[in-house]
Amino acid sequence: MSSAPLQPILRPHPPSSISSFSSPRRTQPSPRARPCRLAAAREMPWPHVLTVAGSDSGGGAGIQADVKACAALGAYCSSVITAVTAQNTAGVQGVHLVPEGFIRKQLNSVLSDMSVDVVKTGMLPSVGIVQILCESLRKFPVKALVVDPVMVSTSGDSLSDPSTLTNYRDELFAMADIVTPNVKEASKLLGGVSLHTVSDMRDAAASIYKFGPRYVLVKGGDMPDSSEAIDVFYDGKEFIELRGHRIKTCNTHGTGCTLASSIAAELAKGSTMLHAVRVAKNFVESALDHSKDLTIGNGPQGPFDHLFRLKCPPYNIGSQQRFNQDSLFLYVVTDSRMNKRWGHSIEDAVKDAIEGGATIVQLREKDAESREFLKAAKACVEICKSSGVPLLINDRVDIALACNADGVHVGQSDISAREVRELLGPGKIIGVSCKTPAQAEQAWNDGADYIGCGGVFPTMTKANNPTLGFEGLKTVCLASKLPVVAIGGINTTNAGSVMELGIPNLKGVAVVSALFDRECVMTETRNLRSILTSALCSV
Ligand SMILES: Nc1ncnc2c1ncn2[C@@H]1O[C@H](COP(=O)(O)OP(=O)(O)OP(=O)(O)O)[C@@H](O)[C@H]1O
Ligand SMILES: Cc1ncc(CO)c(N)n1
Ligand SMILES: [Mg+2]
Repeated sequence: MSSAPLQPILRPHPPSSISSFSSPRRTQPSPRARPCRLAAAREMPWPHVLTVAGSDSGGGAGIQADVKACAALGAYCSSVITAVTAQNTAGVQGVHLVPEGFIRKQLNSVLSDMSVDVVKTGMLPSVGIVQILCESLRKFPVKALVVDPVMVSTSGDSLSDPSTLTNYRDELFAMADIVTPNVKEASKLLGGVSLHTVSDMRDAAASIYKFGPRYVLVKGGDMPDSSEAIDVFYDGKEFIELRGHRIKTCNTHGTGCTLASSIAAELAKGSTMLHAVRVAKNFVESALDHSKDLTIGNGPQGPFDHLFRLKCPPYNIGSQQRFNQDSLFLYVVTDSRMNKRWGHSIEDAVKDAIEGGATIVQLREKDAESREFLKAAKACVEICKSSGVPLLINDRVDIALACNADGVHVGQSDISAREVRELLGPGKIIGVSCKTPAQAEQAWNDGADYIGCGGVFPTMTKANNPTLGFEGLKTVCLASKLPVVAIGGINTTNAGSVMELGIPNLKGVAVVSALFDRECVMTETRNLRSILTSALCSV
């Protein structure tokens, strides 16, 4: 092992909304500067979470859950292991603490070398470990600290010494950006008060807030049976009840660890706290729903599939990342008639649109022969893959499967999103055109990833398409649990006004003729992209 002196590092952070909750003491640049062979490459803002937690031999909770959750949400995850548990779906059979000196060593190894954005804590089983962590955080400040005060496993086994309670409250909570107790942990932290209702959860959140964290999330996964899983978020002023579907499943082992590390991953990517919590909760809900019928182990509480991979048919493996809503920002839809009019091939049109800044491409070829369409689709898959831009196919699930596209977009008269999901598997992107709140609800229930809503303005591209206007768009967005892309008559003169509506789940605009019924697709796309970016900045 090398014993070279540790070099200090100075790391510029990417601009991010995270500063809205970071404290001055943690935003101070750490007094580190490092020599680096690949300085330019290392400046890339890879989101990085360090988890300080225990290992779960069953693989469902602890460090293992944290690493999988971060991987699923697109953050790098390093790990400092505080304890090794012998654990399975029946409970905890043993706990072996890692010596405190060695925990200090692990913390030093990671924090002195790597650019960690967010530290997430799980099992901190002794007073000494809490103190060592606090010392390390003072020495190596990070952008945010997420504390999941793990004390008891769902099986009822103790995962920390009761004497840590005071340290948690007095030392760690004061440094935390968010603490995420479940109801049992909240009760312990508050001297054993009983929590039975959402109103009790609010009171608990307010009391825990007084220990010093910037935000508190009291998790209601263990609350008595109801159709909803309700968590209470508190920022010191306002309580927000985060309500999700309660998934009927025994596979909930590790939900708490997953939620906290997902929050950490989103913060590392630059989210504000409330947004990070919402994304994390949605992620847990989808993963539980996807893993309802998984059987791993024989005990009462099983793990779930963070990466949505275990049930994938072979043709899906290795093909697709989970859907990133930001890709809806500039959604381009091809049209072969327009391409013909200007003498463009589909491939060239797609290439130019991507060059101009398109963030997702849909091939909508109404009159192409299937064989010709498949050939063009295969070429476009390669073009899109090399630029990291997802490629969707309109209507044609067969073409999407044959060319291994990233997904399919369907209309109200095409086969349903539920059937498309069955055919494509969980890893692909599915979009549905919706004009009403009821259609948006159906798309959500059918397992779609986003909806397209329009026509926002009158359009010649789609005959007999009723115009919804801004009011209709807002109504559908408000009702939709899915992200929305606006479509219909959108061009460089009106796209800004659509984004300036500032509707939170309206993620972008979809355009056809404004780009493809033009001589220079690249220039038009570039113009549109800069208009959208300015509009977004002005909201
Ligand atoms: N059956 C369920 N369906 C949907 N969401 C759930 C379900 N169970 C828990 N959740 C959600 O999972 C998140 C974690 O909460 P939970 O109360 O389960 O944490 P926890 O008890 O610390 O978990 P664990 O200790 O098992 O890791 C919360 O957002 C909660 O609402
Ligand atoms: C190691 C570990 N950390 C956290 C939890 C809580 O789910 C658990 N069961 N095991
Ligand atoms: Mg927990």
